[in-house]
Amino acid sequence: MKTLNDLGDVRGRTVLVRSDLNVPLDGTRITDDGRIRASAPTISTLAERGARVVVVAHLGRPKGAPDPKYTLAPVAARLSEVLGRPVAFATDTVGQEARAAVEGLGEGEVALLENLRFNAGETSKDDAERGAFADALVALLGADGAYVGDGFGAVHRKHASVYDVPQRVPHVAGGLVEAEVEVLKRLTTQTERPYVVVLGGSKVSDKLGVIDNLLGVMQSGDKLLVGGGMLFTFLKAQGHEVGKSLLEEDQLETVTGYLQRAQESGVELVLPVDIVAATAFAADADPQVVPAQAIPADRLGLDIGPESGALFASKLADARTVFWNGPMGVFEMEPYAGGTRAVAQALADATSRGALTVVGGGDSAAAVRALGFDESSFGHISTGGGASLEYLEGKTLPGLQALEA
Ligand SMILES: Nc1ncnc2c1ncn2[C@@H]1O[C@H](COP(=O)(O)OP(=O)(O)O)[C@@H](O)[C@H]1O
Ligand SMILES: O=C(OP(=O)(O)O)[C@H](O)COP(=O)(O)O
Repeated sequence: MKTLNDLGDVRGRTVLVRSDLNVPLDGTRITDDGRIRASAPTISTLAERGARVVVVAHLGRPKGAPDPKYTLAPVAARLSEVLGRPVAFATDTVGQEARAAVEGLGEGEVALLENLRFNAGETSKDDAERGAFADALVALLGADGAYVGDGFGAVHRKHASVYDVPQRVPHVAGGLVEAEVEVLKRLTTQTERPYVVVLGGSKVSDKLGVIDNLLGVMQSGDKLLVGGGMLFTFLKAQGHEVGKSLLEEDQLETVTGYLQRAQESGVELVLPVDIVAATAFAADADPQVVPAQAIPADRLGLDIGPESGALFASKLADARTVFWNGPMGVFEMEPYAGGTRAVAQALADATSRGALTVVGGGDSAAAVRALGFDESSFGHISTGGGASLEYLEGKTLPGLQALEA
């Protein structure tokens, strides 16, 4: 993979930087700016070298049309503070506003364009539709334009800005992608055992799919701890009542297969034994600890319980390599933060024993910081959850493939 220095002299050239600025928001307030801080060095380097820097990124999952809830405007303001230089914000992505913002850039100046996913072409499964949107992005750059792929958290997406644009212009990997890949390479090629993977979060359908391949690359004696939103599909597959918890009804058979495959391959698949269940998705909805096998029909599980936290910690006690993606519960609300805190503490303990620990994912990284853990408590905090997982699965990641070509 070529990197920033391979771009040569960028002074006066328009460089499109694909960053992952998908930060958690409370209304318009950014609750964790980790991805902005992680993206800043590449943008600064290019600006210092005199490039005209055009940053593109997504926020949330809007449906291919503008949605004020997902505007990148607050991100532009924070990016400017982090960079310590002005950031011109364009209120569209490839329209008149974007063209004007790019034309207005002098050497060493930075613009951020509006959310890529306000355009249906960005995420389209149709090659031609995605290609047309990629062409529109490339048209912003002029003849000597270049592309820097630095949005590690999105490299697993076959999206126009990730996969199609680099096929059309000179392209290199940014410093963040370079650094992330280096750590994950170490995790996969020099895996000291015991090796434990902890999965949680809310992107349940994405992550259930991951388990399939993960079981293929994990070895006998490795452990897979399952918390977060996906655990209920496992409990249900085992025949337990899960009340109103998150459930992928159509994945029950698949998950039954995972349980069986884990058993056959000797990978220990560990599920929670107790759950913090509430009457509604709210902090004050009477949270109670209930057995994992008996979640009341009128309640939903919002965290793993204290016994499960201790169980997971015990499974991590002798780990030499740990990868964790996805909070154990709805950590944003204190009554449901205990499971995530317990796992974070177990990883921190493993780090101090000399294990290689990696936390991946926008929300997982935000969670450990929100719960007061120092970044040095972990070997590496990755900006990508799904991206890291797919890398660990041994999959070809479209965004890396395009950068390597
Ligand atoms: N039991 C649960 N029910 C609903 N949401 C959950 C549950 N457990 C965790 N979550 C939510 O998962 C979200 C993070 O999931 P995800 O985006 O998959 O993680 P990451 O960004 O680290 O990859 C958090 O906002 C958290 O509130
Ligand atoms: O937040 C992200 O991924 P993650 O939650 O797996 O870390 C990335 O920005 C990708 O977003 P997406 O999962 O909506 O494509």
